[in-house]
Amino acid sequence: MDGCWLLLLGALLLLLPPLLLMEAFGALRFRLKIISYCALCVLLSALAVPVCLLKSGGRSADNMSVVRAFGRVMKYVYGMRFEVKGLENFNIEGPCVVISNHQSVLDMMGLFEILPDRCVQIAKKELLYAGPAGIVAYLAGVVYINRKRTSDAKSIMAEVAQTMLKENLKVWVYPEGTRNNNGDLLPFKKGAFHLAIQAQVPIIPVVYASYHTFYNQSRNLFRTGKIKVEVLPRVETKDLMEENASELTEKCYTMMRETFFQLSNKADETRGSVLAAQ
Ligand SMILES: CCCCC/C=C\C/C=C\CCCCCCCC(=O)SCCNC(=O)CCNC(=O)[C@H](O)C(C)(C)COP(=O)(O)OP(=O)(O)OC[C@H]1O[C@@H](n2cnc3c(N)ncnc32)[C@H](O)[C@@H]1OP(=O)(O)O
Ligand SMILES: CCCCCCCC/C=C\CCCCCCCC(=O)OC[C@@H](O)COP(=O)(O)O
Repeated sequence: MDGCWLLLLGALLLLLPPLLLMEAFGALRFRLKIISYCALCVLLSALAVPVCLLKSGGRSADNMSVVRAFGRVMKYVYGMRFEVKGLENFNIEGPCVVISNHQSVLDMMGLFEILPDRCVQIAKKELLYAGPAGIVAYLAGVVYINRKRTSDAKSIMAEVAQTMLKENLKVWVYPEGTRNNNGDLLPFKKGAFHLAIQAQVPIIPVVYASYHTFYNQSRNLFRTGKIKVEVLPRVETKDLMEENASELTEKCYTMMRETFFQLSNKADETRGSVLAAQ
């Protein structure tokens, strides 16, 4: 019997190094893929910078169509396919605030897949220093905010409310305020909703299904995959006032969260349901 245990222990000890190697290899492969993705973003940005400068001579929301064209290359390299519903909801005259969930750096592919014309994003100021990617985003009209200084962010957003009306812009905000790949939406920050109320423009919610079947940082998973996207009907803000911002935030959050669970084939866990089979 002792011999059997010794054999088993020996086998386990023999198996352990290859298993650890496979795990380490998986982590390494995942990291290399993310690094290559960021490097491709930087390379495409470097190529797009001179095109933007030739097109508009400087910073202009018209350059976003150049960034979108270059950015669409990425989905072919990483084998991402999109199934989009409700694209007609973008067909509105004049400015609006687009809000969407934010899962990872891969969102750039989903953004460029459906980005309407003259639509600029609100981004954290740190991205300005991401080399050519920061420069090209600046040239395309991306608005940088300091998330750590609420009062500065608020005054920049107030300026954006004026500019979007003057220059007929759509503004894309990630109301979760950070990347989140936990299979749910984070509570929404209120900036996007104040912005829409201040400018008295509609909100267009966009929901991307969970990436969990093909992308998961904690499992070192980054494969090809299909992403379901839904552009929801506009939410009007006409006649709403600053004191309605929380209510509006809640309304959009509930609507987007329900759509997120539907698109991801998941049940709402807060209602005590279980994950539906994929
Ligand atoms: C060529 C190939 C290219 C390849 C790729 C290369 C380049 C890419 C090029 C282009 C694409 C760029 C894409 C960039 C994506 C970037 C994604 C991000 O960076 S996400 C992170 C940054 N974005 C955000 O944070 C937006 C969401 N956050 C908010 O809206 C926040 O509200 C805030 C304005 C930042 C403030 O933050 P805070 O934590 O303080 O938020 P609260 O919501 O809790 O608000 C506190 C308090 O203030 C009131 N409030 C908020 N905003 C306003 C306002 N505008 N006016 C008045 N009052 C406001 C709010 O109501 C709260 O008060 P109360 O609790 O009393 O209600
Ligand atoms: C010449 C110097 C070159 C420096 C190169 C730096 C490396 C650049 C790395 C990546 C460039 C690609 C940037 C693509 C834009 C990604 C948008 C994004 O997903 O940002 C995350 C942000 O929303 C939220 O950040 P947090 O989740 O709060 O954290």
